[in-house]
Amino acid sequence: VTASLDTDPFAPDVLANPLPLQARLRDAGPVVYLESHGVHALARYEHVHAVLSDWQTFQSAAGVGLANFREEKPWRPPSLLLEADPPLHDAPRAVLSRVLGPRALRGLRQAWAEDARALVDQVLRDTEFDAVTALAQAFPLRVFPDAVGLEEEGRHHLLPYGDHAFNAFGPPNALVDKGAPHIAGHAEWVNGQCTRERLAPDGFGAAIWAAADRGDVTAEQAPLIVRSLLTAGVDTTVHALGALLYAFATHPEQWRRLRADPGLARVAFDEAVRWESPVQTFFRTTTRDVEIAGTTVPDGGKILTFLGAANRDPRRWDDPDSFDLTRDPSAHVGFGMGIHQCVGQHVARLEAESLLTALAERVEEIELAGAPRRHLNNTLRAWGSMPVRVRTV
Ligand code: HEM
Ligand SMILES: CC(C)Cc1ccc(C(=O)O)cc1
Repeated sequence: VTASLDTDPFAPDVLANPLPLQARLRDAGPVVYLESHGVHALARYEHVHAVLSDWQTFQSAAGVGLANFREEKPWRPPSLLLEADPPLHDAPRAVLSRVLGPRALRGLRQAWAEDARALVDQVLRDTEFDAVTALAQAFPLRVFPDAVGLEEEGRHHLLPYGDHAFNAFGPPNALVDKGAPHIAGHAEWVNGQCTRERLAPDGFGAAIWAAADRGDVTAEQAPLIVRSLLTAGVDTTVHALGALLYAFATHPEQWRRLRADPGLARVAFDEAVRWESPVQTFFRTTTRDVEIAGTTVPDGGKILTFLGAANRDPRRWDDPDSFDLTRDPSAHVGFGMGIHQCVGQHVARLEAESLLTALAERVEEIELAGAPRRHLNNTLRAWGSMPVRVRTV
């Protein structure tokens, strides 16, 4: 018999601290029926990994949120990557893999390192500041819109647009209601920025349009592929950087380790993504009646994968709740797994490495200077503010 729980994983108190529910889900069984939304939850690493690796049985084209696109209209035209299965998914994915790949980013490394140093020098004029606004938000918003080729005017639409998109993967609750009145204005700017004429000639956006000129994708697909960058590329890195700074502000011994070996910056980012999992959950939809570990999920059933729970599963990780730079976090599912695994992860890693290296050069110690405040979102684990105090060299 399948375990079941009546807890709503998208309730505010659970979003504020999901760890107890994650432990209950992992221990209740490999598959847990959630009565609150009529979906099946997977919280153990083994099964989350297996489901995300099997795109034929667990599809994305019916949406990766609670809404089932077979039954209801999406709030916006579906993504050609996130909400598409092969073969439709293949060409857009191949284009973004190249545009956002490690080779393409080599040209940005120097500029982002210098920009991170300039930001850190400016912020460190104070010994106390809000690490969320001054660093976690400020750095991505300084480098990413320029890398995409966006206009200066209107960039304030990016964070609220993404915040609503991530809320919209959850149930139609108060968080979705909060963003609904403003989303049309944000979407108008975002959609306008995806057209060829409003993109700078030398960014990720222009490279996507160049792929359309070559016939790798169609001209109709190009703006939607640019939209993917604007939806997925800002809030995720902002909150991942928030998680990284929170991890170090609460683990002074790990900060000392990083100072002693700045080469640990990249593994520190993946360990923070594992430990906090800025993207906590998303769904798949079954394409047939399928048995998972003894439970049969009917065709068209929604499967809720708990990435955050899988990334702290004691069946997979030693001492999972500890933030530890000596472990190898590379198998974490914080960027997903399989054919949809994050195509922007190299961009995210370069942003994190740039900022963290600049901080490690100048900050001797970092600690919380007051209680951090959570920013609640149906999908994202995020800090709204994080007062810190630093001692600099
Ligand atoms: C730390 C920051 C980030 C995290 C935690 C993150 C997380 C994820 C996850 C979990 C997925 C898989 C979704 C699924 O399987 O349904 C994904 C996919 C994706 N991400 Fe990221 N992401 C991050 C940064 C970025 C950035 C910076 C970009 C763009 C520059 C980006 C673009 C995308 C796109 C386009 C997809 C869809 C890929 C596909 O379906 O083939 N992400 N991301
Ligand atoms: C964790 C994922 C749900 C993040 C994400 C959001 C949106 C898109 C898109 O293609 O619009 C892609 C990836």
